[in-house]
Amino acid sequence: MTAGAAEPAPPVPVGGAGTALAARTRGLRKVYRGTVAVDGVDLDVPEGAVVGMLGPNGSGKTTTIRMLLGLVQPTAGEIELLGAPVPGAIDRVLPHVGALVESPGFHPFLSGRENLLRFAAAEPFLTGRGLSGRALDGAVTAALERVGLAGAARRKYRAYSLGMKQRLGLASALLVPRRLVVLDEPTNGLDPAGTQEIRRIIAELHAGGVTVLVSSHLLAEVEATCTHVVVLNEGVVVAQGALDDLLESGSPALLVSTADGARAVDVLRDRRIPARLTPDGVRVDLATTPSSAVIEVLVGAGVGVDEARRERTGLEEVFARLTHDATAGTPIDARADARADVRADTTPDVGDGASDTSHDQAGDAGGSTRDGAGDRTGTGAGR
Ligand SMILES: Nc1ncnc2c1ncn2[C@@H]1O[C@H](COP(=O)(O)OP(=O)(O)OP(=O)(O)O)[C@@H](O)[C@H]1O
Repeated sequence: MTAGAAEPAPPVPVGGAGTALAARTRGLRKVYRGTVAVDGVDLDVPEGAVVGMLGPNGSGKTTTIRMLLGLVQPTAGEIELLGAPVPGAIDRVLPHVGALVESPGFHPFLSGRENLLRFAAAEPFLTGRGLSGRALDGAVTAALERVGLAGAARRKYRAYSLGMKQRLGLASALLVPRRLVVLDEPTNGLDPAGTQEIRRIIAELHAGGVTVLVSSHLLAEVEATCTHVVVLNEGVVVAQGALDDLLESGSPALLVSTADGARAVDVLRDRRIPARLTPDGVRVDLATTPSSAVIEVLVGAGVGVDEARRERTGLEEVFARLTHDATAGTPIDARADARADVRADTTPDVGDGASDTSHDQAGDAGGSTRDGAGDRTGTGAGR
């Protein structure tokens, strides 16, 4: 597999220099005939970040992603992609956005290569430069190699496994250089090697300055690949921000390295600060005392402190806390007010459902195949 196209990134289409967010939503809401799928989502996807979108089944990840891409019409709210309003400027923005989403797009009786050639022929980045058929073929070959599908390129799409379909969708998303790549559960149907490849491709995109928004159920993958996370629960953002901040916010404990651990514990306990000796150092409970006060107490008592750092919690634990009890803890970018209102509004919005575009309805049909054929495709001008 190759490292991918070495083409320069396309020019900034919209929004101009200094746009700090590759995607931004405010008050984004979607109601499907009485079901509140997404409720007041304020999403910030920083440029150049790899943002993992997490949430239990039915928490609104796919609906949010589909609204970002202009595939589902929001009931309310604002969306900006690459600094431009969506859906208003969607035609200008989409060529710079690669996406892997559920949507029927590939022809079952054409091969993977032929399908990709159809997509390539509709990419303004390729056709706008007057590239020859041979050059289009080269772009397709590179994309197929990049996702590990070169060996099966001439097989009919209908004979592809779910994982191969997934790879072809990814190839179409990466046919040309993108500024933003949106991947909805890209490891769905992939074996462990395929999952590793997705990890590598995301790392490559990140190294190239591309912003990536990826939804996933695989917390270990998100922890390994993402710089930022957004956690959805019942259609509401319950945490959003840098991954490191989220992991540190998950545990109200300080780990203190000191040569005199036993004495440190005694000093802290004398001050009614819960502390215990562990193999990693002295673990101090910060539930009632800020870390600065802990250090002050220790230093004041003459205990030498070599290092003090917030204990990190695994993403799995943080995720469970945020999504099982959405009112517990203090998530970064806390939205306790919004969480309290989750599902409070069960009244369908005026025009709900009926206001959806035909594209939306097509997407809904695609959604029903989630566990079936798994037809997915990349976006770009080829849609
Ligand atoms: N086309 C639709 N018509 C009616 N309800 C829908 C439609 N699409 C999604 N929903 C509902 O909206 C809610 C959010 O669904 P969504 O698919 O966005 O969640 P998700 O977080 O992507 O779930 P999963 O992890 O299972 O993929 C769910 O209650 C779902 O049943």
